[in-house]
Amino acid sequence: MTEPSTCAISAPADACASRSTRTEAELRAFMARAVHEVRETNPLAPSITNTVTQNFVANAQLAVGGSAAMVYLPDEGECVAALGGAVYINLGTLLPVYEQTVPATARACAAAGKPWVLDPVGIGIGSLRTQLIEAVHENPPAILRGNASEIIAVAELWGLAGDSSDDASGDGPRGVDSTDSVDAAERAAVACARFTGGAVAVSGATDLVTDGAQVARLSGGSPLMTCITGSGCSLGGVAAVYACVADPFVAALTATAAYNLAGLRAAEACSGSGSFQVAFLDALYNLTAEEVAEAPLALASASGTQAL
Ligand SMILES: Nc1ncnc2c1ncn2[C@@H]1O[C@H](COP(=O)(O)OP(=O)(O)OP(=O)(O)O)[C@@H](O)[C@H]1O
Ligand SMILES: Cc1ncsc1CCO
Ligand SMILES: [Mg+2]
Repeated sequence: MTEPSTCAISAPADACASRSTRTEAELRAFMARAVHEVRETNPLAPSITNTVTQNFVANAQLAVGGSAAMVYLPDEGECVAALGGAVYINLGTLLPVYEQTVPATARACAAAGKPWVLDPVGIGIGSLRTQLIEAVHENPPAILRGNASEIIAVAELWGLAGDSSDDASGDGPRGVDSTDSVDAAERAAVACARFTGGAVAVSGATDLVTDGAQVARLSGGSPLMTCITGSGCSLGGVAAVYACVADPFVAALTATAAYNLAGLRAAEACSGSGSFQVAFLDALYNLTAEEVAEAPLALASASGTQAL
């Protein structure tokens, strides 16, 4: 990674030392660096994503300085795994061809050493989503991003839940929405992160991001984010953009912090959910690296979290 020339906060030399525990100040410095580096290098983070929010995902990726390309077919997924810095896979609306596309793309990412981000939207609806999440167990995502019920359901499918499902409502997601609190998903999130070796981001009123060793809680955002579709989907796409330049934990933290700030600002500037969506893209576009690095974030050790 190149040192961003205009960054006021200096980051430690080894930006990829993701497994070691880092201080809050170090993580914040890496977050600032990620925001700068994306704006300077315009990295490509291609997506296989749902037809409901595809346009919003691409616009959010562009707003933070990334580049977008949406594909559907197996050989396209393999091709963009080689071309892009990271790939985003969102299971929101499936087509039969995804039975081949999703495992082929995850395999290609693993072979190329590229990170990929999974949003298991709508897990539990039909059988193909379940089949695909089980299939990618062998080439897992660097970042797993979803709402609380989706993360709990993935931990269960991957056989990682232990007694973590004791905290869950037991209802699973309601369509694409959560029926569980973010806190109820903490043990599932830590277990998934320890299994993947990457990061897990759980969204909600207060977000939780973990790499299995540390757990960060990030506040901000707005309830209006639940009144538009795709705030979660686009958060995954933006996490993939940051994963092009930063390790999974830093990338997930950066995207989550940016969303919380942009959500707060957009809520102040809008007159309802329609103008909120436009104001949100404006706010994402105008965020500075220093603002993202100073976003509300509380860091704790995951050692007390009995994940397995
Ligand atoms: N009550 C809330 N207050 C503030 N921010 C919120 C609230 N609920 C969600 N958010 C924010 O909205 C974004 C999306 O989170 P959410 O949990 O709604 O995702 P999701 O259910 O996957 O969304 P979707 O599937 O519709 O894209 C995150 O940035 C999160 O911080
Ligand atoms: C509403 C909806 N349905 C399938 S995907 C999606 C976008 C939000 O997850
Ligand atoms: Mg979602």
